[in-house]
Amino acid sequence: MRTPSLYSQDDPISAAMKPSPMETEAERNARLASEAEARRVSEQIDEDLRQERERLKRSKGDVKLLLLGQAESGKSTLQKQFQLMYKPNSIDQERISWKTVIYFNVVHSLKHILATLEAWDDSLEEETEHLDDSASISPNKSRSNGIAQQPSPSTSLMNSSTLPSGLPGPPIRPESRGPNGSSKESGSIQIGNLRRRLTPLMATDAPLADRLSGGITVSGSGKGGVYVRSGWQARTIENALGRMRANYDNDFKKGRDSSFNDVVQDILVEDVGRMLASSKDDIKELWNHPTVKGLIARRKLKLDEWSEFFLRHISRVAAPDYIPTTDDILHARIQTMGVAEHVFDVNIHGKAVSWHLFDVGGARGQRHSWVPYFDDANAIIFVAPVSAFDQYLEEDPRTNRIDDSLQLFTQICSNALLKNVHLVLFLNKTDLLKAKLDTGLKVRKYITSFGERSNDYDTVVQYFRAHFLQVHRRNNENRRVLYTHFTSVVDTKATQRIIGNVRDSIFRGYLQSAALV
Ligand SMILES: Nc1nc2c(ncn2[C@@H]2O[C@H](COP(=O)(O)OP(=O)(O)OP(=O)(O)O)[C@@H](O)[C@H]2O)c(=O)[nH]1
Ligand SMILES: [Mg+2]
Repeated sequence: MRTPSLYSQDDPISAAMKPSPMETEAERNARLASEAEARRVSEQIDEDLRQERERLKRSKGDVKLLLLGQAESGKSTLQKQFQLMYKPNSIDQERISWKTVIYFNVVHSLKHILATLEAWDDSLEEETEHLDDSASISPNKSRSNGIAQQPSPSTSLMNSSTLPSGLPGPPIRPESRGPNGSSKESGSIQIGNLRRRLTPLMATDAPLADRLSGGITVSGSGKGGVYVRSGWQARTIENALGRMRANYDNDFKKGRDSSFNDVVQDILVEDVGRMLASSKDDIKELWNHPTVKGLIARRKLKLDEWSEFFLRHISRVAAPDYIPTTDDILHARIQTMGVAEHVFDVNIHGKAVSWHLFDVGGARGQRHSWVPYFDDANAIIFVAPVSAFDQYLEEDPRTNRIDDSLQLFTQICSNALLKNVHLVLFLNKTDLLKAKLDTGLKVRKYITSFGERSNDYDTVVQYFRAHFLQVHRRNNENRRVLYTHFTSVVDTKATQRIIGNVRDSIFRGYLQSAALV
C-alpha cells in the first residue's frame, strides 16, 4: 500500500496546498518554516489538551475548600496560615514582596491620621483638655465627616441601621484659629510641622498603591485600599528583578562588581524605605501625640487593626534593613480581587491529597465572582469577624458588619448548590473583640437587641454564636453539621491546631462521600 505523502495527489486539499514547481529557494524556506511552526502549534494544542485531561483526572480526588466571608474578615490571613503549614518555603519566597504592602499600610494609615486631624481641627483643644475623660461620645459634639462616623445602634441583628451621612467639613488650618490658648496653639503648630515634614512620604501613597494593584482601580474601594489579583507577589518581585537585571547589566558594562545575591528591591520601595527611616521620629511623635491619642480614645479617629499594629512597631518597620517577619505578613492588609486559588498537598493517614483553597474577595462588589466555584466545592470555611459589632460596611455605611455577616451566612446556608458541602464557621478576631470590650465599649450601643446582657467576652461571643447557629438551623434541610470555632487567625499556634481539626473533619466527610470507608 502506498503511504500518502504530505502532498498526496489523492487528496484535493493537499493538491491545492502542493508547492508550486516555480517555488524559489527563499519561498521554500519560508514555507518550511511556517509548516514547522504550524506543526509546533498543533503539537502544543495536543499537549495542552493531554495535560488538561490529566489534571481533570487527577483533580477528581482533590479537596476544594472555599474561604468565604465579608471583606476584612480574615480569609487571606487564614490562607496564609494554610500556606505556613503546608508550603512554608513559599512564604519565604514572597517575604520581600510583603514589604511593599506593609510600607503602603503605614503610609496610608499616616495619611488617614493627618486627614482626620485636619477634619477635627476645631476640636483639638477639647481633645487635649479631656484626655483622661472616658470614651463616652456625646452625639451633639459629633460631626459626621465620613472618616470617624458615630453609628446609630442596629435595632436588631439582621436589620440595618441608619447612619448620619455627610461630607467632611472644610479643613480648618491652624493659622485660621484664634490666638488664645497657647497649649492648643503649640499642639497645632507641632502637628502642622509634622504634617509638613511628612508630606513627601505621604506622596508615596498613590505610587505604592499603583505598584501593588498593577494600575487596576476598583470603584467603591472606600478607604482607598488596594485590590490585588492572585499572583501579585510574583509581579512585585519581577518588577524588582527587572531593575536588578538592568543594574547588573549596567554595572557589568562599567566593569563594576555587582551580584544577583543583593537584596531584590524595587527603586520605589527603596525610596520609601529611606524616607521612612529618616521620618521615624516624626512618625513616632505623631502616633504618640496627645491629640491623636485623644481622638482615638474618643473614637473620633478609628484606626484599622493593621494600622495600629504597624505604628506600634514603627521602630522596626522603619529600620533601613527591615525584612517583614511572618507575624508582620499575617498582619499586613491587602484586599483580594476575584478568587485566588492556592494548591497544597495535604498528607493525612499516609494518603496525599491535593487541596485547592479558594480565597475570595469579600467586598460586596466582589461576591458575584464566588458562584462559579460553588458547584464542585467540598467544604466551606465561613469567616465572620465578631469584633466588628461597632463597624459598618465600607460599601454601605448603613449596614452593621455583624448584620452583613449574618445575611451573607444565610445566603450560603440556603444556597442549593452548596447543600452538601461540609460547613465550618470561624467566629474570628476574638482577640480584637476582647480588647474592645476591655476598653468599655458597649455592644448594646450598636446592637440594641443585645439589651441588658452582661458586656463580658463570654456572654458576647455566645450571643453572636447563637445568632449564627439560628441562621444555620433555619436553613438546614439536609440536617448537616455546622462546626464552629472561636478564632484569632493571626495567632499561628492556635490557628494551626484548629486547621488540623478542620482538616480531619473535612477529610472524614470526604472519605465517606468518596465511599472509601
Ligand atoms: N488582630 C487580628 N487581626 C486579624 C485577624 N484576622 C484578620 N486580621 C487582620 O485583618 C485584616 C484583614 O484581613 P484579611 O485576611 O486581609 O481579610 P479578607 O477577609 O481576606 O478581606 P478581603 O480580601 O477584602 O475579602 C488584616 O490586616 C489581618 O491581619 C484576627 O483574628 N485578629
Ligand atoms: Mg483577602
